[in-house]
Parts: sequence; C-alpha cells; structure tokens
Amino acid sequence: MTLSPLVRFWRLINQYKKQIRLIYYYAIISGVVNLSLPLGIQAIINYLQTGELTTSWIVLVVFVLIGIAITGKIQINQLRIVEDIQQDIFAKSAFEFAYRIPKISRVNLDKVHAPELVNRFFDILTIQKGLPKILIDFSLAAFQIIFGLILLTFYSSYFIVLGISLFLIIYLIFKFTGPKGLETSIKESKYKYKLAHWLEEIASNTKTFKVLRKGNLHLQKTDNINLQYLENREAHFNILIKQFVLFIGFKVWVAAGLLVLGGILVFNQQMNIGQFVASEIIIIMIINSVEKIIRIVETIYDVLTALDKIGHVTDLELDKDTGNGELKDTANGVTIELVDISFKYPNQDHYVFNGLSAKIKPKAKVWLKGNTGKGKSTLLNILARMHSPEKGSVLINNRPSEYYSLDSFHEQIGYIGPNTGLFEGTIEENILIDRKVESKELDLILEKLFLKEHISKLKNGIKTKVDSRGRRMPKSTTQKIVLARYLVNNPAILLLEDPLQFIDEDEKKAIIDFIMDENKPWTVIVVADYLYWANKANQIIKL
Ligand SMILES: Nc1ncnc2c1ncn2[C@@H]1O[C@H](COP(=O)(O)OP(=O)(O)OP(=O)(O)O)[C@@H](O)[C@H]1O
Repeated sequence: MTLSPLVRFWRLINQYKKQIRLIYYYAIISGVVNLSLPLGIQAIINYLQTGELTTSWIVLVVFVLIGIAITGKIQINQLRIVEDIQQDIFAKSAFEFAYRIPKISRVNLDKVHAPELVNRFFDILTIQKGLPKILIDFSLAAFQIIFGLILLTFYSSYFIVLGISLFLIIYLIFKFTGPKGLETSIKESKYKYKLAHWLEEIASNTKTFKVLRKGNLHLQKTDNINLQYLENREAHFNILIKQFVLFIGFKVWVAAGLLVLGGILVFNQQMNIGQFVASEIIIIMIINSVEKIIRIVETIYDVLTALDKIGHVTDLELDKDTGNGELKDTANGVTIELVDISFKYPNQDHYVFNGLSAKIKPKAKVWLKGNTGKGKSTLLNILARMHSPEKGSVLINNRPSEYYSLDSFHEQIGYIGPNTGLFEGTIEENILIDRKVESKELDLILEKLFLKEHISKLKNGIKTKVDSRGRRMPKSTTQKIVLARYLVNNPAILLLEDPLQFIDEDEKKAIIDFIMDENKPWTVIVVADYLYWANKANQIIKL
C-alpha cells in the first residue's frame, strides 16, 4: 500500500506532537506580542500629537522594545525545538535505513538496485531544511494573519469581510493548484534519482567508458534523462508561478481593500490618525505574512516529495519471519529434503522448478550441477530462505525450514553467492561480523584458508582496513576472507557458488579438501565448474 505524501507528513508530525504544540504556543505568543508594535506606535503617535514628552510616552517606547526582545527570545526557543526534531529525524532515519535494508525481502530487492535505493537518504536533508520553515515561519505567518485580522476588526467590522475573503482565496488557490504542484514535484524528483543512478552507473563502469571514450553513450543517456528532468521541473515551476500570480493578485486585492477601507474610515472620522497608522502597520504585517506563506509553499512541496521518496525505501516489504523454532544440536549434521518444489520468479511465466524433490543426508557434500539457467543459484537462494517456493517445501531435520526463526536459521547457514564481497571495514570486522569466536578457532580457519601468513605480514594484522568490495586487494584474498566469514562459526549448511574461482590451484585443492572433508559436520551444497569439487563430493544433484 502506498501512502499519500500528506499522510506521511501527518505521521511524521505526529511523532513530535509535544514539541510542535510548544512551537505553536510560542507562535501564538509571538503573534500577540508582535501586535504590541502597532498598538504601541498608535499610542505613541497620539502622545506625540499632544506635543509633550511624558513618562507615559517613555513607558510605551520601553513597552514596544520589550515586545521586540520577547519575540526574539521566543524565536530562539523555537529554533532549539526544531533543531532537536531535525537531529532526531536524521538519527532515526539512519537507523531505519540500516535496519531495513538487509531485511528487505529478496523479491523486492530483485526489482531494484539496492545501492541506488540509498540515494533517497539524502532527502532526509530536504525534510530537515524544510521543517523550520514549515513549523516556525509558516505557523508564525499564519498566526500573524489571524491576529492581525482580529485586531483590525476592532477598528471596523468591515475588516471582517476582508478577512474572510482572504482565507477563502488562500483555500481555493491551494485546493486547485496544490495536487498538481505535488504531482509535478514528484515527477521532477523521479528523474533526479534516475540521473543520479545513471551517474553512479558511469562511475561503476569507469573502465568501460574510459576505454570506449569515443562513443558518447554516457553523455547521450545523461542528456536524455536531463531533458526529462528539465521538462518536469519546468512543469512544476509553471505551477509555482501560477500560484505566485494568483497570490500577487490576491495581495493587491487585500492591500487595496484594507488601504481604501482605512482611508475611508479616517475621512469619515471613524478612525483617528494614530489608529490609521496602526492599522496600516497591521496591514503591512499581514501582507508580509502572506508573502512568507507563498514562499513556503515551494518548501512544502519539497518536503512532501522527499517523504514520498523515502517512503519508496521504508515501504518495501521485509522478510517474513513467522517461525520461532531453533535450529540447534547440529554437531551431527542436519538432514535436508526438497519435497515437490515449484518455483517461478514473479515477473516470469516459466517455472524454474516444477516438482523438484531430493534428499540430502547429514554431513553430505553435494555438487550441484546443471546447464546454465537451470536454476542452480535459485535453488541455493531457496535453501537460504531468500526465496520461498510457490509449492512444496524444504524440510530441515524433518521440519519445514519456515518452522525455524530466521535469526536461528541464518546462524546455521553459510551462503556465498556471486555478489558476496567485502564491505569497508577491517579484515576482522569482515570475518566476524560482530560474532564472538574463540581465537583458536579463528586461527585454524585462517590457516586452512592460507590467510594466516598473509595477515601476519600486514602492518595492522587482522585490524587492517579493506576497501569496499576489496577494491585494492587480490581477488583471491577477498575470496578467502569471505569464506572465512562463513566457516568461523561452524555452520550446519554451506551453500556455495563459485567460492574459490580466483585462488591458485594448489591452495584451491587444499581448501576444497578441508571444506569437503566427510568428517566435517556441515552439509555442503556447491555450484562450481572446477571438477575437483565433484571429485570430493559424495552426492551429485543434477538439475
Ligand atoms: N531475479 C530474477 N528474476 C527473474 N528471473 C530470474 C531471476 N534470477 C534468475 N532468473 C531466471 O531464472 C532462471 C534460473 O536462473 P539461475 O540463475 O538460478 O540459473 P543457474 O543455473 O544458476 O544459471 P547460471 O549457471 O547461468 O548461473 C533463468 O531463466 C534466469 O533467467
């Protein structure tokens, strides 16, 4: 279900009800105190007309100055509250992204390019920047208009008619241009993300575009997306201009109405000159506030659009975890049974499997073979519970794998797919991922994977930092570190796809001997072209 940006905004605001209430109280006080300026000036003029420098005059001047100082202090308080909200939104969103991204269900992740999703995080900044304007400036301007109008009605009841027409016009302008403004803003932002994604694609294929520099594909594609972006931005700008023109017309109408009315009232001696000056100041305040609201409208669109964009990430369905069983006591291995499994990808017509069955004994070492496209990777994904079969089930120790909670199940799985790599951090972090492992055990694995000597030669040993995806590291070392990650905790099931491709022959054979050792408690299901795996396997499954 996709929520409307307004609902999202409402939900966001709801989290900070208390703070926002306080901001509004301050805005109300500010709105009232601000009126001390025109009222004070009205009285000052009246005193000045008498031509005497009286104590009352001095008291009034002080009164006006205190009013100005109080509103300043109130603004500082409001800024503090909004700053706290901004910091909170940033921190909460950071955790929401970090928590959710690894848990997004595989079906949803298949549809998107996960690193690209993260670009939407930057829209948090748009929300952060927009909030003070919406919460402080908007509320202050709105209260200023309301109180100004109320005060004007004391001068003459005709001002009531003007006040009501003012609200009606603002409402109509928003009602008729608001939805279109939001729609164009969302479209504009869609192409902004498309462009950022394409630039990231160029960045991750620099070698291709460097070597084939003569072709201009990267520029052509940039140009195409740019054009679409500009087209939609122009459409959005036109709506903003339309709103602006309507607002200006409205401003002229209000100014004319208020000024003419004020003049007539003075001529008819229903108002003295002090009251006239005061009402003019109030009118200028109202007009300025209307102007402020016009300018904030653009920010409102930006914030609503940002919420919509972030929603694209936070709405993605997470892995379903209904089981609460624990997969434990695996020292003697686990049994795996595929029972009549059927599976097809959501966007495909054909079944990858239709009634696949197989039995795998505890501690089995299985070589999974099949021509390209037969579903080897898909089967490993199903076994790792990243995909769920449409029909049939996978039994682990005679229970459907969904019986086990995902946490407990994944603790017992070592899964290496084609994209499993390193993240930016130390070698230790990349291997342990926050798990506690006895140093003896870690040492043994490092030794078996021919990593121990290599690591000991590094200046910072296992604390050495590696780049994202092991950029400046030999591919063989990267593969060994990844493998170490999944061997250190003695998992019950190892699901491996080409895990040793880049490792030298001698080392590769020794590592395969270690992984495929029949005495090891783990079950191995491996997909790899290198035939030594097959030689060491005690079961072959052909798809
Ligand atoms: N995420 C996906 N969405 C849609 N179809 C997919 C997806 N992943 C794989 N497929 C399709 O499912 C079928 C099985 O793919 P899979 O990658 O599991 O086969 P494979 O035996 O591992 O192939 P290869 O040996 O080439 O890696 C193929 O037809 C493939 O195009």
